[in-house]
Amino acid sequence: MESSSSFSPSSSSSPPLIPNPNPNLDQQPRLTITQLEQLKVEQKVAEIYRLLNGVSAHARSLMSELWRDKHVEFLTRGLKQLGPSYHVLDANRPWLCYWILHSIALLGEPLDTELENDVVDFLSHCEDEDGGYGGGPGQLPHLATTYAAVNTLVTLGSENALSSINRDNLYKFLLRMKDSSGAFRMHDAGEIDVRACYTAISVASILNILDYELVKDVGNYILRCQTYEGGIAGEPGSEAHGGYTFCGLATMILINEADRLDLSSLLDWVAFRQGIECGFQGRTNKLVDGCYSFWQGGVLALMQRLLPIVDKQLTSSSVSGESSLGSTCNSKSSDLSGQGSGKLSDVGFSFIKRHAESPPLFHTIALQQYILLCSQVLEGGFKDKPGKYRDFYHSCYCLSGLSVSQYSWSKDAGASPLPTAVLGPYSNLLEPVHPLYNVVLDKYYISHEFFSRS
Ligand SMILES: CC(C)=CCC/C(C)=C/CC/C(C)=C/COP(=O)(O)OP(=O)(O)O
Ligand SMILES: [Zn+2]
Repeated sequence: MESSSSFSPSSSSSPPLIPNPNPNLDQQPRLTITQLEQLKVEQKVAEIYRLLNGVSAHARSLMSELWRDKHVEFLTRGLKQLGPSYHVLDANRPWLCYWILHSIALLGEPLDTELENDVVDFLSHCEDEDGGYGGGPGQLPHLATTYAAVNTLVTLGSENALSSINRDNLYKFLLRMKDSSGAFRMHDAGEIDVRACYTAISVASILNILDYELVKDVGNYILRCQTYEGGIAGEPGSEAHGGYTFCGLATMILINEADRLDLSSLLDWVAFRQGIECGFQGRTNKLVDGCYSFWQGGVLALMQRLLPIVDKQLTSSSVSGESSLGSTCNSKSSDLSGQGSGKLSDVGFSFIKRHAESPPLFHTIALQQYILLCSQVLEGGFKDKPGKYRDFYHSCYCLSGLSVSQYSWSKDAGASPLPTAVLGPYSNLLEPVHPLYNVVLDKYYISHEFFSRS
């Protein structure tokens, strides 16, 4: 197992623990403005590396502390400031609610009942009378803000929050967003992409309204988005990207068709996205960014439970010399519904009950190091990388990625990890998430119970 005093993906016993990411900084040829900007960021990261290599293990452990109180303060202030701006024209507010409230839930911080009721009330004003949620009261319903609103209400988890969702209308909205190709549109007459497929299927699954009419042919669309690199693009013919790879893989799992993807090339692609800086990049030849800690780290957490399917794919292609990918039939060992019955609404629940079949598929301590030392802002909040400003989006996805990496050694989802799996003091440990929906696991179980009743 990794040691929490090890700071390099390829660490050995003695210093320097981390190689200089760019030893030739002084000998660069003439650079463009963009390259100069990138260089400045890389120099900052290199500075942190130099700093880390020069300090004791004890000092490193202090530097790796999660500044919980500061984060809670930053997030709660943000949530309260949303209040007066509820009347301002802005299409992002359900997202802000989700990013902030999910972060607070990950930190294990309870929410004041008055604030919670304000959020439920606000989101019910965003709910369209024909189903789905818009970015604000009176705005067109949109799949992205519908996903954000539903995940927010699941995260709140009260009877008031969960019963505020009109599932019949939401189902009609989802059917209206379904295109004849099988994929989904983000909104009426809107763009079709893998995000739309994921947000529609995730919402339907968590609310227990997923059926074959919603699922029909969506897998065919996602298969067309897997690229020659192995990752998944936003639409057919585009470049593989971590955000879309998460959306595409999670969708395929939720519809019980993950075995149709080329999982070993997907695994190869995502494993190589963890850079020498210890964080993940979103796509080949781009800079690392804290938010990919979840998009790419989440993919690898999902893959830990899919390894038997990878083995099966590799065995069948080496035995027959032909690939069995792309078929629609799910044999028993690839069935994720847990019953061999292919019952769609069970997949999210039974998937998380599966054992992780291997140790983590990425360097979890290195990722925690990037998040805590390069993305964490000591005054509260998280950012993409040194040199950038904090924001709620990066706070949400850095904390989600931190949680995923802390629990990646746990065979059973949510089981307390050993101290060696957690970088810094054990009090850094966050709440575990359900990686298919990115909601806190306990909140998921409450909503699963609630929506299974009806
Ligand atoms: C559920 C949901 C709505 C998911 C969204 C998933 C997601 C993050 C998609 C990524 C979109 C994208 C191509 C960003 C590239 O930005 P960039 O070029 O600024 O960044 P890069 O250089 O890191 O690629
Ligand atoms: Zn980012």
